[in-house]
Amino acid sequence: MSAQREMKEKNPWHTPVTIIITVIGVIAIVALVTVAVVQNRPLPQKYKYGIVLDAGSSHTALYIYEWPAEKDNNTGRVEQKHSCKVDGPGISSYASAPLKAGQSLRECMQKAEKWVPSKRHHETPLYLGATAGMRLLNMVDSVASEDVFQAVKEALQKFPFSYQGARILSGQEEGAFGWVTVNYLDERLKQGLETTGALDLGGASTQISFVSDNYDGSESPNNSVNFRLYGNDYNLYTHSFLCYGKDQAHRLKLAHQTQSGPNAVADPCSHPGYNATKKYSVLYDSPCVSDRKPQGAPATFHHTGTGNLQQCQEVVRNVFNFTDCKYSHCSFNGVFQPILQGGFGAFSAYYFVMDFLNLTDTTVPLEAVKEQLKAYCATPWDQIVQQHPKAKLKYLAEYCFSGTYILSLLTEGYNFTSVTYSDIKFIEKIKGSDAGWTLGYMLNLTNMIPAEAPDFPPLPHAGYVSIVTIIAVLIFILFLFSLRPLWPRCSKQQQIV
Ligand SMILES: Nc1ccn([C@@H]2O[C@H](COP(=O)(O)OP(=O)(O)O)[C@@H](O)[C@H]2O)c(=O)n1
Ligand SMILES: [Ca+2]
Repeated sequence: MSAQREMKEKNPWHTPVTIIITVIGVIAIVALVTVAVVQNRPLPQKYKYGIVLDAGSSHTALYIYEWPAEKDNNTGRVEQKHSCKVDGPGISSYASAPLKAGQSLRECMQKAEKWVPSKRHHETPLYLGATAGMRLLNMVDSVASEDVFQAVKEALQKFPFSYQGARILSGQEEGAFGWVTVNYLDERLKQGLETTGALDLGGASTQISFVSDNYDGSESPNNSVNFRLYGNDYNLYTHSFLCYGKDQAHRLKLAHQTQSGPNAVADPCSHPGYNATKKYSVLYDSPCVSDRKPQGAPATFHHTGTGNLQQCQEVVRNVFNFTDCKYSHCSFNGVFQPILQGGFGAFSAYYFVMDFLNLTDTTVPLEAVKEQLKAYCATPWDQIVQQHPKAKLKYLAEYCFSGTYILSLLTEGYNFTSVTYSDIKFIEKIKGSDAGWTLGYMLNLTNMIPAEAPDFPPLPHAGYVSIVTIIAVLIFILFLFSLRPLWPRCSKQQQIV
């Protein structure tokens, strides 16, 4: 007992010096690890926002995007957080009452004020981009187009966001930014994967954009857009067909049909039993068709339906010109198009129409799709109205045409075949964000897609903290070893026991 007590008393680890050193060592390790953890802890998640208004020909929609505040330059994912559909028609429809164009945006803008946290308001960029509706208005009446923009600008500047301007996008921009959106959301750009083409069908124009290996941009430089994104170069083919959105294409078709007999149109693209009286002044009130108005046409014409897909396809074919092509390959109207390559995402009206018709599944053979559409077109109008009591008659009357037009545009216009038809996917959203040009437009204007691949931290946070801890413990053990001069006494005493 006494020997044990003596040993305990003489144990060098129990001397005040070693106890103090040990305590200091432990405190140092705790301090080191705490500093490492606190210094490198991810900040509480804060977000930044951006707002884009898509002023389309048929309507305006507002999109709010959100991304983590500390990562806006490279790794943070930008996502659509909210969207708001503006009531009423597109801003180009307010040519004779421009102030109403501004007023129409108010409701969605007030919602945006609530959705974006108020302390972020002043730094949230706000963009408005107008597409084919304003392109057409600008062509026929540039003063009216300016007045609409002035009214829209004044209305938007009343809100506390950072207003960045309202302008008409070129068709090239519209096509290219749609492609950026689709490939950004699919994370194909960041990972350097093969990209997906983008097919956008609007009311007044339609866009096709894709990367093709055998296209270097030299054959038709106007259709070429070059991007360097995340360290990869992309040579994108893009084309926008003005007047080939589904609403203007419908006018082109009707205008063509009224050429032969101006009093009545028996339309194979309308359902049997459909019957309406339409005004010539309304039909020809667009630069897409205004030069075709028949001389001495009456004020109105009777529009009736016969519901025959095959004849509808023939009428629809007439809106395309396949005769002149001065390039190696063309789509239609003498426009160059390289050979199709890869998958395609088809969005906006492509999706809305095909979804309504239950035809979004492209694994269904094209012939079967046509059979289904044939049956739909042949369905009597009163039955169609009965089956869709809530749908607007104006839209309901056009789905047979729209479906036929989409198939014709894809197969005869762009040269998709019954084999490559399944390369197309009809999509509305990707991971919760709408497919469309708005996200790509904002990513571009805020420089949110870097040209070079971002530098990632070599270790994730948890790995970093673990390594710091292990090294600290090792240093401490080494330190204890450095106190070895004290050890032999201890071991000798243990041997004595
Ligand atoms: N729920 C919806 C929304 C839009 N749409 C159609 O989708 C098209 C959208 O075109 P848009 O207003 O973006 O026109 P652009 O300026 O892009 O040519 C219009 O033809 C609308 O009628 C639809 O069919 N169903
Ligand atoms: Ca559009």
